[in-house]
Amino acid sequence: MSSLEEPLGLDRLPSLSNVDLNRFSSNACRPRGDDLGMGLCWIDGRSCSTSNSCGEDFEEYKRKNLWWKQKRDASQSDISNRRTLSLGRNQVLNRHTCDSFYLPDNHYNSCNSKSTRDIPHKLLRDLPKYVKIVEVGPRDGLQNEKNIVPTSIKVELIHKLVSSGLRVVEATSFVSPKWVPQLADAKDVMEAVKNLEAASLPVLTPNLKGFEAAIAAGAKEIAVFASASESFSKSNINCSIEESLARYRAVTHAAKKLSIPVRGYVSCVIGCPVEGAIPPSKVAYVAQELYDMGCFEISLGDTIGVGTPGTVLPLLEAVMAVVPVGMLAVHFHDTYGQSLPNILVSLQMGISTVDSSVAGLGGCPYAKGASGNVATEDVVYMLNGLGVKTNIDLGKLLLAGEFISKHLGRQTGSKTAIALSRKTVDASKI
Ligand SMILES: CC(C)(COP(=O)([O-])OP(=O)([O-])OC[C@H]1O[C@@H](n2cnc3c(N)ncnc32)[C@H](O)[C@@H]1OP(=O)([O-])[O-])[C@@H](O)C(=O)NCCC(=O)NCCSC(=O)C[C@@](C)(O)CC(=O)[O-]
Repeated sequence: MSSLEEPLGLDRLPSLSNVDLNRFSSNACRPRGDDLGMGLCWIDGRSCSTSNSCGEDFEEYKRKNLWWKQKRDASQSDISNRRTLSLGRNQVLNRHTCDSFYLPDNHYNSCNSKSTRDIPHKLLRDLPKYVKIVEVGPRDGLQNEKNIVPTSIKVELIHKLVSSGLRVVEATSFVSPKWVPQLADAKDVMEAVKNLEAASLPVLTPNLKGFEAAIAAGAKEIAVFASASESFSKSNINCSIEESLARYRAVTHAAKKLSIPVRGYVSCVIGCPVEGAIPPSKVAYVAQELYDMGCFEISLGDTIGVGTPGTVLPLLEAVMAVVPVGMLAVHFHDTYGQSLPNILVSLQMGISTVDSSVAGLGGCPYAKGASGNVATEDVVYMLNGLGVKTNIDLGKLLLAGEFISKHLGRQTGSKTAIALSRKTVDASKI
């Protein structure tokens, strides 16, 4: 059994006790000459303000989040404030999480727990009122499909997703067609959707060549994708982490000149198919580099879907120590069926942007065995149940999922879609 066939448990996490707070300075996890800074230190610990906990809808959310520069100063001082909080495995981790969830030893934390009557209140009180869903189906969902999906089907899928209310739909990638043949029609897809005003349609660009092609095709938002695993970086984009960051600095620099917002991905944030468990400090390092180069949002990708709430929690603590929580997104693949609990714990930590893929499509061509992203339908169903707004019409979303699943000739990967299609349960009565 490989190390990734069992969940990465708390016993394999770094101890949160006896944490040296001096290591929390912004340079604390900067690379050291001898190992690129990857692995010599753990960052455990602090969070910053949540931007999305006050009920704003997407427009308000966008206004507050997109032009990240304005937020940066305030967020930085919030980060600094939180540095002073004390930490320990059985202690409260920070103010935000203080009364929101159980700590690893299954005891209530001591902030304000009176009795078990308070549990739902405690667990759900700090959830954001609105969650932005970044639909990655047309890109992450389709990139791994062996049979080439016609451009017209991709375009229709994007239209259906946008008409369901999704305001961010990742449309395609401007990568080498030799590496990802499925997305060789990126230019044609963008030509066909570039006038869709209702949503942002970001595209992946691995280098300046991809960036220039994306802009020429009409892209108005892009994403760069680095990895926290050296091996995955090599197999995915054929360069080291540091080389990829240098490329992305060039891309973000060019994007800034054109006022093109850049999203940053970090892959393998929990585990890598080759290297096994990835320390949160490595992820925090790459996330901070992307943040420093100007990415407006950093999406943390559990590329092979091995995370559990037990590993997601320390990961978020580490990254939130260096990047404001309002600029973070989570991106879970559902290999072990852990995505929804992982998303829930992320929301409880203050995250309010979630990536997902309609019908649970997906998988990375360079991460064998990894299954698709969490299904957007399942995320929306859960968020509806929690009373968290998404402004997405679940019925229309289900139709989009049905459309692409029919085209691919396979059953949807969404449990919600399966349950509602069988009509065994009338969800509206729950
Ligand atoms: C990065 C490269 C291009 C390096 O690929 P390379 O082979 O090292 O590049 P190169 O610079 O040596 O060039 C080789 C050929 O590629 C061409 N080329 C070079 N760049 C481009 C470009 N942008 N678009 C089109 N063509 C390009 C270039 O022009 C040349 O063409 P040739 O002269 O041989 O005809 C390649 O490795 C690549 O395209 N990789 C992309 C792989 C990919 O898309 N993987 C899936 C992404 S999913 C992911 O990363 C995880 C994520 C984001 O979903 C989050 C998660 O799930 O965790």
